[in-house]
Amino acid sequence: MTSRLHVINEEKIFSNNLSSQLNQWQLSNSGFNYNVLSVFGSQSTGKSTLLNKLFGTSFDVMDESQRRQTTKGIWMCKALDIPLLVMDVEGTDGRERGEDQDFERKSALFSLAASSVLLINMWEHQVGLYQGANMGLLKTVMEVNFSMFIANSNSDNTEKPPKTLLLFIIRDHLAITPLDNLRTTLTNDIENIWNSVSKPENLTEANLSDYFDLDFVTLPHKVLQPEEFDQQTLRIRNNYFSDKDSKEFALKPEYHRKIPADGLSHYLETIWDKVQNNKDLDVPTQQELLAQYRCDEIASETLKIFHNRIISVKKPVEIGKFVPELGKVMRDAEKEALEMFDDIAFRYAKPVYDKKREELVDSIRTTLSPLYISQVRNLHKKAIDNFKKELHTRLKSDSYDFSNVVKESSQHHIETFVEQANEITLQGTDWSYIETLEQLKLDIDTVSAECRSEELLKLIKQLDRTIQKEAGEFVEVCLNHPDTDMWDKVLGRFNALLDRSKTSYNMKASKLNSTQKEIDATTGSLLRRAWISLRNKIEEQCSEAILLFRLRSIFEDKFRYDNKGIPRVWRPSDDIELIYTDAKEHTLQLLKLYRSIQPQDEEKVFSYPQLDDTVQDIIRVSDEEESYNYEESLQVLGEAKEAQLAARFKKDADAIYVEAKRSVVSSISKIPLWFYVALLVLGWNELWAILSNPIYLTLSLLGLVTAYFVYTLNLGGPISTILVTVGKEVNRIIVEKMVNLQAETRDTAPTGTGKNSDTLNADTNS
Ligand SMILES: Nc1nc2c(ncn2[C@@H]2O[C@H](COP(=O)(O)OP(=O)(O)OP(=O)(O)O)[C@@H](O)[C@H]2O)c(=O)[nH]1
Repeated sequence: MTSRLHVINEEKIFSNNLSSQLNQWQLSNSGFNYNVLSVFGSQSTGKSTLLNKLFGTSFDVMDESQRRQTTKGIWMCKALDIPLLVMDVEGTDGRERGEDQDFERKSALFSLAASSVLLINMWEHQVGLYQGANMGLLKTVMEVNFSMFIANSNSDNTEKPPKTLLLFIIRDHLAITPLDNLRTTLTNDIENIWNSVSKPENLTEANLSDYFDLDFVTLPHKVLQPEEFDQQTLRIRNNYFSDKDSKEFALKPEYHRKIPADGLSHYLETIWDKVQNNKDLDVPTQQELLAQYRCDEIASETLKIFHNRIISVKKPVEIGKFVPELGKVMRDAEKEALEMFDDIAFRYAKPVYDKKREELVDSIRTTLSPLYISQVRNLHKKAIDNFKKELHTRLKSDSYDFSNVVKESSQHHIETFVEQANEITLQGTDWSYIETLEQLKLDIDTVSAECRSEELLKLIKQLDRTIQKEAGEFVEVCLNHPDTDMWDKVLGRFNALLDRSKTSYNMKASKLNSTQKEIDATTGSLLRRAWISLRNKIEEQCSEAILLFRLRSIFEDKFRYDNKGIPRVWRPSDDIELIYTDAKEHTLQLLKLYRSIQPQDEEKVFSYPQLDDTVQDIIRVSDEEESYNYEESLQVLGEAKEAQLAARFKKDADAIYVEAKRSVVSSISKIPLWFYVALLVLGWNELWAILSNPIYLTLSLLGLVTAYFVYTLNLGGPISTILVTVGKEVNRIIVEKMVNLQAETRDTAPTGTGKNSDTLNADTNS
C-alpha cells in the first residue's frame, strides 16, 4: 500500500505537501510518464474499496457499523507498481454537504483538468436513472470541458484538446442485464446529456466522441460474489491499467493532459486556486502559464549550476590570468546547462520552451561574455609579453636580421592570438576580438619600434665609444702642439672621423629596417654625442694641471733650448732677460689659442644638429644631449681661468728664470787662478814631501780616488750625514762617560762637611 495525501481537504484548502509527496512517490522526474485518474460517484458506493483493490492504494473505506461518509475533499494516492496518481473524490450528493452542489462542480472541474481517465462508479440499479447514475455530474463535466479546453482555442489552433476517457464501473452487476444492454442505455443517456449541453457557437455540431471516449465494465457484488469480484478487479487492473498492449488499455497518450510531472504540483494548485475563486479556468492558458513558470524555475536552477561550474575559471580570468582551454570549459558548461534545461523543459508548451531556452542562452552568454572579454585582454597581454621576450632573446644572439626576427615573431604571436581567441569565441555569438587584434598589431609595432630604437641607440653608443677613443688620441696630439691652426687640425680630423662613422651607421641602421626619416633623426643624435665626447676630451686636455704643464714645457723649450734645439749653458754674456721675456710672451700668446674652439678655415666649423621633437619619438635622448648648449661648448677657457693660468705660469717661468740667473752667478764667483798658483808656490815643500813619500803618496791617491767616487756617485750628502751622526754619538758617549766618572768620584770620596763636598762639585762643574 502506498501513502496517501489529502490534496484538498474538507475546508477546500489545497495541500502544501503535494510536491514533496510526488518526490516520495518518485514521480517528479517521470516527465509525461504518469497519468492521473479520478473517481466519481455517489457517496458510499464502494469507490475507495474499488480503488484500493484495483491499485493497492490506502484510501479510507467506510466503517460498516456507522455508514457515514468517509471521503471528504479529494485524496490522492499513487497506484502500486503503476505510474498512476489516483484521486478519490468526495462522493456526489454527499449527505453532509446536503444540497450544496458547489463542491461537486469544483471537484469535477479540478479532476477533469488533471485526469486522463474519469471512473464513474454506479450501482447497476442506478443505470437509467438521472440522479443516481450521476448524469447531472456528467453534464457538468461536459460543460466545463468546453470552457476549460476549447473556449479560447481558435480555428488556427491545430492542436486538438485532449480527450477524456469516461470509464463507467457498474457495481453489483447481477449479470441478468447483459453489459451491452447497459452500455446502450448509458450511451443513449450520455448522448442525450451531450445534446442538452450548451456548446460554443463554433462547436454546435461537435460530437461527444470528439472529446470523450466511453467504456463500461461491470463488477460483481463484492460481498455476495467475492471471488468473481476479485477476479474482475484483477482483470480490470491488468487490461485497463497495466497491459499497454491490451485493446482496453485506458492510459493512452491521447488522454494525457500534457502536464510534466515536475510541474504537476504547481499546476494543480493553480487550477484549484482558479476553481476555488470561481475564476475562468482555461487549461491551455494555465498550461502556458505553467510552462512559463516551470521553464523559468528550471532555467534558474540550471543557471545556478552553470554559475557554480564556471566559478573556478572566473576568478583567474578576471584577475588577468590566461586560463588555458577556457573555450572548452565555456562550451561544456553551456552545453551541460542547456541539456539540463532541455531535459525537463522540453515537455512544456513549445513556444514557451523555445522562448525560455533563448532567454537562457542569452543569460549564459551574458555571463560568459565578460569572461571572453577578459580572456581576450589576457591573450593580448600574453602575446605582447611573449613577443617582447622572444625579441629580446633573439636579438641577443651574435648575428640576427632584425627585420626578419620582428616579422617572424610578430607573425607567430598574432597567429597564436587569433587561434586562442577563436578557441574562446562561442558559435552563434556576436563576440569579436577584431578590435583587440588590431590593437595587438599596433602594440607589436610599437614594441618593434622601441626595440629598433634600442638597437639604434646601441649602435650609436658603439660608434660613440669608437669616436671617443680616436678623438682622445688626436685631440691630445693637436693640443700638445698649439699653433694657429690647432683647431683646424682637431676639427678636420673630427669631421673625417664623423664621415666614416656616419657611413657605417647608415649601413647598419638600414639593416634594422629603419626608415630614412629614422636614420636621419638618429644620425643627428650620433653627431651630437660625438661632439659632446670630443668636447669632453678637449675639456680634459685643457684642465688646469695639464695646461700648466704644457705651458711650462713650451716655455722651457723656448727658454732652455736654442733655435737649433741645443740646451743652453748660461754664460754671463747671455741676455737672459731678453730670452726669458721672449719665451714668456710666446707661451702666453699660445695660451690664448685655448680660449675657444675657433678654426681659421670656416669650412672646418662643425655644424651641430639641433634636437627636434621627432627625434624623441624615435630614440631615447640622453639628458645631457637634451640640455646641451653648443654655443657655450665652443668656449674652452673662461677669462678668470685664463688669467689664473697665466699667473701661475708666470710664477713657474720666474722660478726657471731665477734658477738660470743663479747658475750664472755661481759660475762667476769661482776661485781665481792666481790663488791656485800661490797655493802651489807656498805649499811646494809639503807637496814634495808627500810626492816623495810612497806612503803619503799612496794615501793621497786613495783619498783622491775616494773623493772622486764620492763626487761622481753623489755620496757627499749621505757620508756627511753619517759622519755627523757618528760625531754626535761619540760626543754623547763621551759626555755620558764623564758624568758617570764624576758620579763615581763623588761616591768614593770620604764623607766630610757639606762644604767640602760642595767644593768638589763646584770643581767638577768648573
Ligand atoms: N454492495 C456492495 N457494497 C460494497 C461494495 N464494495 C464496497 N461495498 C461496501 O460499501 C461501503 C462503502 O464503501 P466505500 O468504499 O467506503 O464507499 P465510498 O464510495 O468510498 O464511500 P465515501 O468515500 O464515503 O463516498 C462499505 O461498507 C463497503 O463494504 C460492492 O461492490 N457492493
